[in-house]
Amino acid sequence: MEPSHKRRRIVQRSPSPQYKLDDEENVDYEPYVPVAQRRQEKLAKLSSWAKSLNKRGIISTTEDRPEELQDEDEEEIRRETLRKDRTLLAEAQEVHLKKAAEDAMKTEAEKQEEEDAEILAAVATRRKLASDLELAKGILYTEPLQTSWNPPKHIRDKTPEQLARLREKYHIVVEGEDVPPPIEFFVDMKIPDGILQHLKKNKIIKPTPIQIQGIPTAFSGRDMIGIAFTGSGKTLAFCLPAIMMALEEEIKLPLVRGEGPVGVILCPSRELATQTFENVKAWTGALVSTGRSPPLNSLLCIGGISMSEQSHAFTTGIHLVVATPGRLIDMLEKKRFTFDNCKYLCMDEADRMIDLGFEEDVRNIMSFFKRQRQTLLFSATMPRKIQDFAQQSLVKPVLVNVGRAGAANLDVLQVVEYVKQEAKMVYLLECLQKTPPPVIIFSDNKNEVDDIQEYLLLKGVEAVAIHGSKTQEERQYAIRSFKSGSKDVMVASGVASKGLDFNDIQHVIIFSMPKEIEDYVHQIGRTGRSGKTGIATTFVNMNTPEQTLLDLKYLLMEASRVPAFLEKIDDPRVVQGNALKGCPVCGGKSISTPTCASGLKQFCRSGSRNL
Ligand SMILES: Nc1ncnc2c1ncn2[C@@H]1O[C@H](COP(=O)(O)OP(=O)(O)OP(=O)(O)O)[C@@H](O)[C@H]1O
Repeated sequence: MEPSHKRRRIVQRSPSPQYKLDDEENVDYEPYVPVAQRRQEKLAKLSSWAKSLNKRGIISTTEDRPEELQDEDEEEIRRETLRKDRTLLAEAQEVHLKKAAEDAMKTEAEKQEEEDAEILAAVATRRKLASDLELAKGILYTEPLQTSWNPPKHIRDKTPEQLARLREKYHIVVEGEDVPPPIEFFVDMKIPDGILQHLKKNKIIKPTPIQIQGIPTAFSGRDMIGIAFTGSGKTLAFCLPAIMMALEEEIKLPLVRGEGPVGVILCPSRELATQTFENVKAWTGALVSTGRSPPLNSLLCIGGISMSEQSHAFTTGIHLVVATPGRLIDMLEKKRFTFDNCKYLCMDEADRMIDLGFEEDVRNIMSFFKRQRQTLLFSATMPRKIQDFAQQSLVKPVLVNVGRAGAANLDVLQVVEYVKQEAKMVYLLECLQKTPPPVIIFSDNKNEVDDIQEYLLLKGVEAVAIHGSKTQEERQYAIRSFKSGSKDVMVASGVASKGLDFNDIQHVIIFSMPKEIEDYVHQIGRTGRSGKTGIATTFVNMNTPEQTLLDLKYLLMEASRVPAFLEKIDDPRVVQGNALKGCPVCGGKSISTPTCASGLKQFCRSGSRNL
């Protein structure tokens, strides 16, 4: 019998335009940094610049601005021109300048209040995440996407009580209508043999909890929000369904040059996209190696690499694209490929993707879809406000939660130490002795990352560094040499290394505590992965904002290891009887019953949902 994938085409797909591979358009890209963060960095620069002008009594004009800021403005103008009117931008810049100067005069509390008010206003005015076409035409999908997958009979025959017991056994909490059953073994998930063998070779034998519930949910075509702690195998849970969908499409009707992709996986950084792409390549390769599956073609779509390097990917149809938002939008705008036949969209680290600043990019990407898609959002942390917003935008979504959203991985021993600013470097050397390599050191400040690397090199420690201002080659070299074990220490900024999966990291040192507790959870999550244990040492001192220390204290309480100096920090929001003052959503009840959905840290102890 003729293999099914060679069957002749009977249906026409709408063709994508011919791909252009001219190098002219393959400009180098700046690393993708979320809009919210760019805005914050810019405001910080503007504010210190405004302060210095104020001190010197100089009146601000655009020409006076530091070169660095002028460059940033040019970049911003370029981006904005693509989207909006120039005049609006000029006005916006004036407002930014004014706001920055005003901000410099405000107290922390005033700033926090304003930030929270902004969040509330933004949440209130949000539109659903849907393409403009869908919004304009009022298109509303009410039923999940249909797939041909269904669970084996012995799983379908399980009673609701049996399924509930299974979920309980693995600490899986689900929400949603007709939630597909959890499946305890890969073979029962009907995963093709080639992939099963490949997983086995890599010691992936039994699914993790997020895979037990997440894979059947995604295989069933359901929209999903998947929350599970760092290092718990989310990548397989969202790549496998994309591969299966692409395989199904290819078998039904082989893709030809100019067609595809069928599925897209969005990642917040180039490095994470590269890592996910490598996994996709390995799994699709394993599929083909059996000789029973057609080849599936995937494309990595990130800034910093020339598309001509991947010209081979354009010679046939493209089944899967793994991308960062900036480059993806660019490729779609240039019509290198289209989403005319795209049915699967997954966002890794989704909370960041649809965070306030990212929303516009995501909406922009959504607007390229021409048909109903299956949408999946995965992350280790998911503030409630983002969850609620995302849920509205999905079709009968299933929420799969393993452990509390935003909780730290308990396989990581968290140690928080008070280290004076000037003593940090010296203490770092001592701290490195705690475990054998490999070790990752985090700082969110690029200059500090460089300083730490320089210091360690001087002291004879084999260290590499990675942050957003390094070239793509430098970043790839750092990751390669650290992954291969030729370098012992990697000094990294949180943004550049989010979600990266390194082998057996023994120790994570957080040199400067990030402001957001979610970033802390992601950073310590580079160790203690796939069931192994690890240590995370965090330096704090009087420069660490009190709110951040409080968030840290509450997080450590879950792991029941709060150092004495953190115990002493009182929560100013707690008044008699464990109540919180003033939260507009929970009215202050969330300390004793941690269920506040506001996501407003000024009032409530965590922006994340507690289940
Ligand atoms: N079922 C499994 N059994 C054993 N190891 C697994 C299993 N699934 C995945 N792994 C391994 O666990 C490691 C972490 O997986 P992965 O990177 O997908 O975690 P993650 O949940 O995406 O983490 P993060 O939130 O930090 O991105 C990888 O090395 C992966 O190969």
